[in-house]
Amino acid sequence: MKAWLEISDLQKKIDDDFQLGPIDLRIVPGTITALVGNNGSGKSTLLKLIMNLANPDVGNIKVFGKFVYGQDESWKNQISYLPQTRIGWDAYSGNTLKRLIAPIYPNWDDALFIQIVELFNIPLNKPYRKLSQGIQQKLSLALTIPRNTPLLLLDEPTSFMDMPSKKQFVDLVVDWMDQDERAIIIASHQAEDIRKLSDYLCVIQNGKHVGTFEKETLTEHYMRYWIHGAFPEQRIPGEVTREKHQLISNDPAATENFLLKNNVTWTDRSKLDLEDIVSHLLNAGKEG
Ligand SMILES: Nc1ncnc2c1ncn2[C@@H]1O[C@H](COP(=O)(O)OP(=O)(O)OP(=O)(O)O)[C@@H](O)[C@H]1O
Repeated sequence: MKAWLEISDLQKKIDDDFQLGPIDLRIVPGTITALVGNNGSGKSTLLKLIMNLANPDVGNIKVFGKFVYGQDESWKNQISYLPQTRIGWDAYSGNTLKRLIAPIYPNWDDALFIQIVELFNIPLNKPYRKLSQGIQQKLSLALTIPRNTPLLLLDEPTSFMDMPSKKQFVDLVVDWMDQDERAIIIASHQAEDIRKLSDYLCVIQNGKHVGTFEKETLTEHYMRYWIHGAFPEQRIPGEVTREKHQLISNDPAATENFLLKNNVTWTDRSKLDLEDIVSHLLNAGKEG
């Protein structure tokens, strides 16, 4: 399938102590990709590079077939970006911001804007700076999602929201994805966003791209075993970690085959939560 966004060999050094990439990533229609990583791993930097708000040292980014740093900036009509902080919005009310933003986007959906405002009970007459951080995020979403661009980049959109609002956000995004051919990249630390929304996880550890994984494949492949008796001394195929009587494997078929051959039994086994899987991937990224 043709990719809407193609990132190849992307690298960016910041100061002397941070190196992002190399990153290769393809975003195809109909998918949600979660950028997952530790604080300072480079998720926001990657989104800024896609938006041509920072320059890479090496590598290429193409949005709808166009290099983002080229003369032709028409790709910007096809992509909406919700940054972590809004610069220049402080003095303006939601009403004013909407009047400024809506005309720029030919597919602006005013009914959706009103729906989000009512859903989150957002006051539209107060200056942005006077809103709480959670309400600022809600207004920012209300001014971003209705742009109805095919590609949507969200940088930590719900970090300050209360629990019920986070759930409403998930439903909102699911509905929005259902309505047309669209794709989202979302940088998030929220387990719920990642578990419920993502099709793919692009995992970054301190700037290093650990890998991009299909969520379903990850949840199918990680298994925890409670081993009966002693562990064999050698590494078990698929072994990720071992601790007391627990073994975590990312290749259950190979693990079970080995255990059976070596007369090692297990009393129980269970799939891992996505949060635990991400922790293991990030730990592996640290060591690798
Ligand atoms: N404006 C800036 N000036 C200098 N260094 C920066 C700037 N923005 C980011 N960095 C550095 O770039 C690296 C990656 O930061 P980035 O904000 O992309 O990480 P992140 O994964 O989005 O983090 P978080 O999860 O905490 O939001 C960090 O080492 C950070 O210190």
